[in-house]
Amino acid sequence: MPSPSPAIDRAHAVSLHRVLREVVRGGPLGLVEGVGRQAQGAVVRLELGPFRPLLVTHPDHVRHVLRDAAENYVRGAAMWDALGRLTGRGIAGEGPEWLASRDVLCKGMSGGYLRRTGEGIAASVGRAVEELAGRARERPVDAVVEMTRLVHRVINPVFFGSRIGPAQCDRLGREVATALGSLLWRMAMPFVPHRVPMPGDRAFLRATRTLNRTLSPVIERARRQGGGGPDLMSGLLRGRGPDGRPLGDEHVRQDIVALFVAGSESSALTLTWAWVMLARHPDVAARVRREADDVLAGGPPRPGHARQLVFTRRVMAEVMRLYAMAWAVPRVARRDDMLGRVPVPAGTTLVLSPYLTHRLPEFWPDPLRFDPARFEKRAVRERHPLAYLPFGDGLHQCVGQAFFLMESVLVLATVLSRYDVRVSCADPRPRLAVALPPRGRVGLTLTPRGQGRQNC
Ligand code: HEM
Repeated sequence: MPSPSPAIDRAHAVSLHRVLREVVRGGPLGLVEGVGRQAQGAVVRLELGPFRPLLVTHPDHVRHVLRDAAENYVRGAAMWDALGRLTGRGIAGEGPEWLASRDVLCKGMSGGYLRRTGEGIAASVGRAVEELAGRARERPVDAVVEMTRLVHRVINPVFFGSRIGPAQCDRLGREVATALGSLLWRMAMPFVPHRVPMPGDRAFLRATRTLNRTLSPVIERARRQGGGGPDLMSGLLRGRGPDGRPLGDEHVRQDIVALFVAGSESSALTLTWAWVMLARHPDVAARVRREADDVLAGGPPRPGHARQLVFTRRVMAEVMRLYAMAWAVPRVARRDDMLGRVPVPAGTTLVLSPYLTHRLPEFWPDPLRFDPARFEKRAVRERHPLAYLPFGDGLHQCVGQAFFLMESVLVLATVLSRYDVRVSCADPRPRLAVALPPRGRVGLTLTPRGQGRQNC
């Protein structure tokens, strides 16, 4: 492994005073961006009272944490502890229980699976786009709401084998979002014991109760019916735990919730940002549309199209560079270690930030410029492999990556091949939450080609 350059070989400390000043000035995202800009890849120690996490952004350090010494850096940081109350200790955890889930889900989302079920996924995209167009024709609809609905239509057969209806899937998504949102305080103040009440606790309990009440009968029914089928719930019902026995209903339920947490909001928000970016770069949008016309040739989306939509894939890659939804990926060090020459004592929380890594000028010249050419083959080959990690890397790398890429390029191509799209955006900056939603409402209007006023 090449050793990190000397400039990043020492830790910068950021005081609580500065943290508060930057939050007041630019909000939480302003703080993250300001700290990242100043550190330029060096490790940063955030002095947050009793909590002193290290912010890790340089690709060499990222490689050390996620690949070379991955067994030393585990989930268990505050965010995971809080999240664990919602998503359990299966796929969102560590150790043998995690591995049992990961085996099932990796098989369930493998290239082979996508080839076998691709026709169904592409058909879901086609139907979801028509449903969207029906609603977005007369007046602008809220892009985040509509992209969430669209994502639910596509994941429902993949997660549940359509055992639940579209409305129920939307309801589940809403409850997951409520539960997740109400954990924010606990995530931000990990040192507060669970017995001390905090804002969000009640909403969290209500949402998890509803989730359990909705999912449990679906799982029980699926188990009684034999759990056949290529969907992820069936896969989990066929899965075996570390003791060789079938995964229990609670494990399956929490994994399904974890899939929603991991795959729903991130996908919907990334698609929303794609529309914002296309509207701001009409030349790029025109090229995506030309490619869609060539590849889809006026017909419905097919799974093979995803591979042929080469430029559209680059556009999505660039959207995910600038808007890396997993903006913070925390880990805890099990044993003492070194990051370059920075000591990492056992028990230290490390926060990796794909959002900041993707903005380091050393690897991304003029980092704020939107430029899909950054993902041409040669540019990718010449770049540090860990300079780009929207889906993480190493043992916990996203299992839904190939699925999302297929889904998202088919969505862009299907919409642009059929409709003129108009995007309005009150405030196009992201806001720091569990993911990165837009601050202002993003409006979306779709009219059949040639009949509307488009800006992408
Ligand atoms: C834009 C879309 C997505 C983004 C940006 C994203 C990002 C990520 C990242 C960064 C991780 C690594 C977390 C870590 O290292 O701790 C991850 C893990 C995961 N993702 Fe995704 N993801 C996306 C979509 C999806 C979808 C659609 C699914 C499901 C079909 C999914 C399922 C998962 C699962 C189950 C894990 C945990 C893997 C493990 O711990 O072994 N993701 N994702």
